Amino acid sequence: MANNGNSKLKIVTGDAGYVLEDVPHFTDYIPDLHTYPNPLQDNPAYSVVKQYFVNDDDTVAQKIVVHKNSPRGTHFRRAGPRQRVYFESDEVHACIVTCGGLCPGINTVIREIVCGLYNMYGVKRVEGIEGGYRGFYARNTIPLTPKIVNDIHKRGGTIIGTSRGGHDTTKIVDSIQDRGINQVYIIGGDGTQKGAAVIYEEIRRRGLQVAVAGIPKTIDNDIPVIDKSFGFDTAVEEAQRAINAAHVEATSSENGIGLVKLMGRYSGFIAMYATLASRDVDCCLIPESPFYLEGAGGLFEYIEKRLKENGHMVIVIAEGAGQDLLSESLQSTDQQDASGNKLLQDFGLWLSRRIKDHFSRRKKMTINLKYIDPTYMIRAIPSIASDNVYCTLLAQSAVHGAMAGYTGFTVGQVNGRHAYIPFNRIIEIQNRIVITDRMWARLLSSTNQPSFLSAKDVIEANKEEEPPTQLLDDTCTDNKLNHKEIMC
Ligand SMILES: Nc1ncnc2c1ncn2[C@@H]1O[C@H](COP(=O)(O)OP(=O)(O)OP(=O)(O)O)[C@@H](O)[C@H]1O
Ligand SMILES: O=P(O)(O)OC[C@H]1O[C@](O)(CO)[C@@H](O)[C@@H]1O
Ligand SMILES: [Mg+2]
Repeated sequence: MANNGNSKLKIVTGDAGYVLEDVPHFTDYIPDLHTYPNPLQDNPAYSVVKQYFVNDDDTVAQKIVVHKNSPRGTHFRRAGPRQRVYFESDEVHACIVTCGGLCPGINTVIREIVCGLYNMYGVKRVEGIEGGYRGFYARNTIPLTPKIVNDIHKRGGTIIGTSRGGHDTTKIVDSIQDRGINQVYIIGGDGTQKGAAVIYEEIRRRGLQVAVAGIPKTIDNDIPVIDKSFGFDTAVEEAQRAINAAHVEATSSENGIGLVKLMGRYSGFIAMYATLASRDVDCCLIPESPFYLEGAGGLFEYIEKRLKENGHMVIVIAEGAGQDLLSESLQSTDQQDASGNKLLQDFGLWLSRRIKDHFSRRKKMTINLKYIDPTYMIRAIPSIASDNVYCTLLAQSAVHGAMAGYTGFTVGQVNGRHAYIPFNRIIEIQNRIVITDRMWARLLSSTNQPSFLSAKDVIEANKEEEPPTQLLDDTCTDNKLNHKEIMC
């Protein structure tokens, strides 16, 4: 096997087209480090079965649908406990920071990092950085113990606070160095993981034995490579309540239309899955699939048809849908949040007005439209049971990785197995729905909505897209498509 020696990309190649996109390790830049037996070897829960420890050569395949002659393809290092670790328990000083928007399950991840460090590795010094990245240099830290975090998984939000903006790499790494912190757990979305990547680079430049581990958090499910993000199932579940309400309202009045806006800035996964789960939805609009309102094959024509057939309809939109239509008719504001993310205009409100205007004023048709915007309600709640288990595994994987000397990685589930993924793979693109994937076809056939696109448009719309990760089980797109950088 050959290592390409690049400090940013650690690519190892093997037989039959095997590629390991590896993560950095302390030994890449610090010579002669001591190692210690993993304390789990003396832990009754782990010590009896040797296989609980991950073999150093274990890797996880990114692509599992293969043909007889397919190359073995890209792999990631398998997550889990190693026989030897690079820290003595009493010398570990860990910190946890949460950045970006809320997501169900953040508190569970915090809890399980703290409990994992204490219970599996005997680590006693864990601190929370208050209020996101800027907390490293502008706020006090919060001591975290198993007792303090015991019940936090039952609450939404993050007990240590979060924020956007305020990423000052030098100040953050100075603070890490000054406080003697040697394990940094960073929970956040694509922006946060970009921030984590530069923190890792600076730590490495200074030659510090400080592990930087990212835990991907994104309600929008817009992080690539991983199967899905924690909290996603919870959000989809909660979205059902809004869709149900919209359906009840719509069916209870003449030509009732229930319009529900769900989160999803650039990726419409929540809207798509909530629609598929509900079966009461007649139309789902997402940022990835362009549509138009007027004329043959447009949304208004479809609404009219549906109202004539059923007397009511439910429309679900992702917040990032239709922004092109909005900017054609409203002045573009170009406002950004503190992290530089474009602030979107309220397409739901705009569409409600346009539908009312079209049917009431122009078509002289009675309609009763109710606009439901449960935006923050789907992300400010505690995670459901399955997400809690997922959060636990992510947190424990991060702890095992840091203790084993890995750094500069994000943990994630890839095809059902937990893996360490290099930051560059996580931050280079956003995960988006590919409308040539069979899952979008399932949605179209479940709602019966028009695709709003010709076959040629579909090919155009997707020719630069990365196939979505395994949330969509059987992608039929070509894995060699170009990556597309989507700027926030
Ligand atoms: N390119 C970048 N380099 C360094 N730091 C960044 C970068 N992009 C974003 N950050 C920092 O990461 C933090 C979170 O970013 P952001 O607000 O975009 O949320 P996010 O992590 O993408 O989560 P969400 O899923 O809510 O969008 C902020 O403190 C921001 O300053
Ligand atoms: O209002 P905030 O907290 O900036 O968050 C809103 C954004 O956060 C997200 O939920 C991503 O975390 C987007 O879907 C949404 O646009
Ligand atoms: Mg983001």
